[in-house]
Amino acid sequence: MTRTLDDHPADVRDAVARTREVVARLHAELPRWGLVVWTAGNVSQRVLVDPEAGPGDDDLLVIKPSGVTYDELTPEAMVVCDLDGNLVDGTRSPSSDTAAHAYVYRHMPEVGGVVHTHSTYATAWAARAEPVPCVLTMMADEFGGDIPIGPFALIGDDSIGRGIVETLRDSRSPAVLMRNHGPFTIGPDAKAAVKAAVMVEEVARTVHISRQLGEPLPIDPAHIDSLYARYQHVYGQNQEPTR
Ligand SMILES: O=C(CO)[C@@H](O)[C@@H](O)COP(=O)(O)O
Repeated sequence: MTRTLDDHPADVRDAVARTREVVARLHAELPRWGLVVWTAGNVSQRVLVDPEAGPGDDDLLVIKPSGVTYDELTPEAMVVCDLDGNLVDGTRSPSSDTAAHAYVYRHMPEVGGVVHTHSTYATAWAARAEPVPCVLTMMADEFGGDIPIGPFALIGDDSIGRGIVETLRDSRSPAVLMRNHGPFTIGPDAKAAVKAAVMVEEVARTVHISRQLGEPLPIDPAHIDSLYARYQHVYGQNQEPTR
Protein backbone atom coordinates (compact mmCIF):
# COMPACT_ATOMS: atom_id res chain seq x y z
CA MET A 1 0.00 0.00 0.00
CA THR A 2 1.65 3.23 -1.17
CA ARG A 3 1.81 5.77 1.63
CA THR A 4 0.99 9.41 1.03
CA LEU A 5 3.01 12.28 2.46
CA ASP A 6 0.36 12.75 5.17
CA ASP A 7 1.20 9.25 6.44
CA HIS A 8 4.70 10.51 7.35
CA PRO A 9 5.57 12.42 10.55
CA ALA A 10 6.00 16.20 10.56
CA ASP A 11 9.81 16.04 10.49
CA VAL A 12 9.72 14.04 7.25
CA ARG A 13 7.16 16.41 5.73
CA ASP A 14 9.42 19.32 6.67
CA ALA A 15 12.42 17.57 5.11
CA VAL A 16 10.42 17.01 1.92
CA ALA A 17 9.48 20.71 1.80
CA ARG A 18 13.15 21.71 2.15
CA THR A 19 14.20 19.19 -0.50
CA ARG A 20 11.57 20.49 -2.91
CA GLU A 21 13.18 23.95 -2.63
CA VAL A 22 16.66 22.50 -3.27
CA VAL A 23 15.68 20.28 -6.21
CA ALA A 24 13.60 23.00 -7.89
CA ARG A 25 16.53 25.45 -7.61
CA LEU A 26 19.03 22.90 -8.95
CA HIS A 27 16.95 22.13 -12.04
CA ALA A 28 17.58 25.76 -13.10
CA GLU A 29 21.31 24.95 -13.17
CA LEU A 30 20.83 22.51 -16.09
CA PRO A 31 19.88 25.15 -18.73
CA ARG A 32 22.16 27.66 -16.99
CA TRP A 33 25.23 25.48 -17.72
CA GLY A 34 24.00 24.48 -21.19
CA LEU A 35 23.39 20.84 -20.22
CA VAL A 36 19.85 20.42 -21.59
CA VAL A 37 17.55 21.35 -24.43
CA TRP A 38 13.81 21.66 -23.77
CA THR A 39 13.05 19.20 -20.90
CA ALA A 40 15.80 16.66 -21.53
CA GLY A 41 17.26 16.39 -18.05
CA ASN A 42 16.32 15.78 -14.44
CA VAL A 43 17.60 16.10 -10.88
CA SER A 44 16.55 14.20 -7.75
CA GLN A 45 17.52 14.13 -4.09
CA ARG A 46 16.95 11.47 -1.44
CA VAL A 47 14.90 12.31 1.68
CA LEU A 48 15.89 10.27 4.75
CA VAL A 49 12.77 9.18 6.63
CA ASP A 50 14.87 8.14 9.64
CA PRO A 51 18.00 10.34 9.75
CA GLU A 52 19.29 8.60 12.87
CA ALA A 53 19.11 5.19 11.15
CA GLY A 54 20.55 6.62 7.94
CA PRO A 55 19.60 5.79 4.33
CA GLY A 56 17.16 2.93 3.75
CA ASP A 57 14.60 1.48 1.37
CA ASP A 58 11.81 3.46 3.05
CA ASP A 59 13.40 6.75 2.02
CA LEU A 60 11.71 9.09 -0.43
CA LEU A 61 12.98 10.98 -3.45
CA VAL A 62 12.05 14.36 -4.86
CA ILE A 63 12.25 14.77 -8.65
CA LYS A 64 10.76 16.95 -11.37
CA PRO A 65 7.48 16.15 -13.15
CA SER A 66 7.97 14.60 -16.59
CA GLY A 67 8.08 16.85 -19.64
CA VAL A 68 7.66 20.15 -17.75
CA THR A 69 9.89 23.02 -18.89
CA TYR A 70 12.41 24.39 -16.42
CA ASP A 71 10.74 27.79 -16.12
CA GLU A 72 7.71 26.03 -14.60
CA LEU A 73 9.68 23.99 -12.07
CA THR A 74 8.71 25.56 -8.74
CA PRO A 75 9.13 23.75 -5.39
CA GLU A 76 5.41 22.99 -5.40
CA ALA A 77 5.71 21.42 -8.87
CA MET A 78 8.25 18.86 -7.63
CA VAL A 79 7.03 15.28 -7.27
CA VAL A 80 7.70 12.96 -4.30
CA CYS A 81 8.09 9.20 -4.82
CA ASP A 82 9.08 6.20 -2.74
CA LEU A 83 12.10 4.12 -3.78
CA ASP A 84 9.86 1.80 -5.81
CA GLY A 85 8.91 4.79 -7.94
CA ASN A 86 5.38 5.04 -6.54
CA LEU A 87 3.88 8.53 -6.32
CA VAL A 88 3.72 9.77 -2.71
CA ASP A 89 2.90 13.43 -3.31
CA GLY A 90 2.43 15.59 -6.39
CA THR A 91 -0.13 16.58 -8.97
CA ARG A 92 1.74 15.41 -12.08
CA SER A 93 3.52 12.26 -13.30
CA PRO A 94 7.15 11.99 -12.12
CA SER A 95 10.13 12.09 -14.46
CA SER A 96 10.36 9.20 -16.91
CA ASP A 97 13.75 8.41 -15.32
CA THR A 98 12.33 8.02 -11.81
CA ALA A 99 12.81 4.23 -11.86
CA ALA A 100 16.51 4.71 -12.64
CA HIS A 101 17.00 7.27 -9.88
CA ALA A 102 15.09 5.08 -7.40
CA TYR A 103 17.15 1.98 -8.27
CA VAL A 104 20.37 3.88 -7.60
CA TYR A 105 19.09 5.06 -4.18
CA ARG A 106 18.02 1.49 -3.25
CA HIS A 107 21.36 -0.06 -4.18
CA MET A 108 23.83 2.74 -3.33
CA PRO A 109 22.90 4.06 0.14
CA GLU A 110 25.79 6.54 0.06
CA VAL A 111 24.12 8.33 -2.87
CA GLY A 112 21.91 11.30 -1.98
CA GLY A 113 21.53 12.92 -5.39
CA VAL A 114 21.17 11.77 -9.02
CA VAL A 115 21.22 13.82 -12.23
CA HIS A 116 20.57 12.87 -15.85
CA THR A 117 21.20 15.04 -18.90
CA HIS A 118 21.82 14.64 -22.63
CA SER A 119 24.60 17.24 -22.69
CA THR A 120 26.18 17.37 -26.13
CA TYR A 121 29.80 16.30 -25.75
CA ALA A 122 29.22 13.71 -23.02
CA THR A 123 26.38 12.24 -25.08
CA ALA A 124 28.59 12.18 -28.18
CA TRP A 125 31.09 10.02 -26.25
CA ALA A 126 28.13 7.83 -25.08
CA ALA A 127 27.04 7.34 -28.70
CA ARG A 128 30.45 5.83 -29.45
CA ALA A 129 30.59 3.88 -26.17
CA GLU A 130 34.15 5.09 -25.59
CA PRO A 131 35.21 5.98 -22.03
CA VAL A 132 36.59 9.52 -21.72
CA PRO A 133 40.30 8.93 -20.95
CA CYS A 134 41.74 10.61 -17.85
CA VAL A 135 44.17 12.99 -19.59
CA LEU A 136 43.37 16.16 -17.59
CA THR A 137 44.22 16.97 -13.99
CA MET A 138 40.62 18.25 -13.70
CA MET A 139 39.43 14.70 -14.53
CA ALA A 140 41.73 13.19 -11.92
CA ASP A 141 40.36 15.70 -9.40
CA GLU A 142 36.66 15.08 -10.01
CA PHE A 143 36.48 11.57 -11.50
CA GLY A 144 39.59 9.82 -10.17
CA GLY A 145 40.21 8.26 -13.57
CA ASP A 146 38.45 7.60 -16.87
CA ILE A 147 34.72 8.34 -17.15
CA PRO A 148 33.17 4.90 -17.71
CA ILE A 149 30.57 3.70 -20.21
CA GLY A 150 27.41 1.94 -19.01
CA PRO A 151 25.42 -0.63 -21.02
CA PHE A 152 22.69 0.16 -23.52
CA ALA A 153 19.38 0.09 -21.64
CA LEU A 154 15.81 0.98 -22.55
CA ILE A 155 13.90 3.48 -20.40
CA GLY A 156 10.90 2.35 -18.37
CA ASP A 157 12.12 -0.30 -15.93
CA ASP A 158 15.17 -0.99 -13.72
CA SER A 159 17.50 -1.54 -16.71
CA ILE A 160 19.08 1.92 -16.70
CA GLY A 161 19.39 2.00 -12.92
CA ARG A 162 20.99 -1.44 -12.88
CA GLY A 163 23.47 -0.33 -15.56
CA ILE A 164 24.38 2.79 -13.55
CA VAL A 165 24.94 0.82 -10.34
CA GLU A 166 26.91 -2.01 -12.03
CA THR A 167 29.20 0.59 -13.61
CA LEU A 168 29.70 3.02 -10.73
CA ARG A 169 29.61 0.69 -7.71
CA ASP A 170 33.35 -0.07 -8.00
CA SER A 171 34.41 3.21 -9.63
CA ARG A 172 35.57 6.50 -8.18
CA SER A 173 33.74 8.32 -10.95
CA PRO A 174 30.49 10.11 -10.06
CA ALA A 175 29.52 9.97 -13.74
CA VAL A 176 28.63 7.18 -16.16
CA LEU A 177 27.94 7.59 -19.88
CA MET A 178 25.09 5.19 -20.66
CA ARG A 179 25.72 3.81 -24.14
CA ASN A 180 23.69 5.56 -26.90
CA HIS A 181 21.87 7.61 -24.25
CA GLY A 182 23.89 10.06 -22.16
CA PRO A 183 25.36 10.92 -18.75
CA PHE A 184 23.97 10.01 -15.35
CA THR A 185 25.77 11.44 -12.33
CA ILE A 186 25.60 10.76 -8.60
CA GLY A 187 26.71 12.47 -5.43
CA PRO A 188 26.17 12.66 -1.66
CA ASP A 189 23.49 15.25 -2.48
CA ALA A 190 21.85 16.71 -5.58
CA LYS A 191 24.22 19.70 -5.69
CA ALA A 192 27.24 17.38 -5.94
CA ALA A 193 25.52 15.39 -8.69
CA VAL A 194 24.76 18.60 -10.63
CA LYS A 195 28.43 19.62 -10.27
CA ALA A 196 29.49 16.24 -11.69
CA ALA A 197 27.08 16.76 -14.62
CA VAL A 198 28.65 20.16 -15.33
CA MET A 199 32.18 18.75 -15.07
CA VAL A 200 31.54 15.66 -17.22
CA GLU A 201 30.31 17.87 -20.07
CA GLU A 202 33.29 20.22 -19.69
CA VAL A 203 35.95 17.50 -19.76
CA ALA A 204 34.19 15.58 -22.56
CA ARG A 205 34.38 18.75 -24.66
CA THR A 206 38.00 19.49 -23.77
CA VAL A 207 39.22 15.97 -24.49
CA HIS A 208 37.31 15.94 -27.77
CA ILE A 209 38.97 19.20 -28.83
CA SER A 210 42.37 17.91 -27.76
CA ARG A 211 41.80 14.83 -29.90
CA GLN A 212 41.32 17.10 -32.92
CA LEU A 213 44.86 18.42 -32.39
CA GLY A 214 46.53 15.07 -31.80
CA GLU A 215 46.68 12.26 -29.24
CA PRO A 216 46.29 13.53 -25.66
CA LEU A 217 49.03 12.37 -23.28
CA PRO A 218 48.18 10.03 -20.39
CA ILE A 219 48.69 10.91 -16.71
CA ASP A 220 50.66 8.53 -14.50
CA PRO A 221 48.13 6.54 -12.38
CA ALA A 222 50.04 7.48 -9.22
CA HIS A 223 49.55 11.13 -10.09
CA ILE A 224 45.85 10.55 -10.72
CA ASP A 225 45.55 9.04 -7.24
CA SER A 226 47.44 11.97 -5.68
CA LEU A 227 45.39 14.60 -7.51
CA TYR A 228 42.11 12.84 -6.61
CA ALA A 229 43.04 12.59 -2.91
CA ARG A 230 44.00 16.25 -2.72
CA TYR A 231 40.91 17.51 -4.53
CA GLN A 232 38.48 15.34 -2.57
CA HIS A 233 39.97 16.09 0.85
CA VAL A 234 41.95 19.38 0.70
CA TYR A 235 40.67 21.55 -2.17
CA GLY A 236 38.44 24.49 -1.40
CA GLN A 237 37.52 25.17 2.22
CA ASN A 238 38.73 21.82 3.54
CA GLN A 239 42.03 23.33 4.65
CA GLU A 240 43.07 25.71 7.39
CA PRO A 241 43.87 29.09 5.78
CA THR A 242 47.59 29.92 6.07
CA ARG A 243 48.15 33.12 8.10
O1 LIG B 1 15.83 10.57 -22.23
C1 LIG B 1 14.70 10.78 -21.84
C2 LIG B 1 13.52 10.30 -22.58
O2 LIG B 1 13.93 9.37 -23.56
C3 LIG B 1 14.50 11.58 -20.59
O3 LIG B 1 15.67 11.45 -19.82
C4 LIG B 1 14.33 13.07 -20.83
O4 LIG B 1 13.46 13.30 -21.90
C5 LIG B 1 13.80 13.75 -19.57
O5 LIG B 1 12.55 13.17 -19.29
P1 LIG B 1 11.64 13.76 -18.08
O6 LIG B 1 11.11 15.10 -18.53
O7 LIG B 1 12.50 13.89 -16.84
O8 LIG B 1 10.53 12.71 -17.93
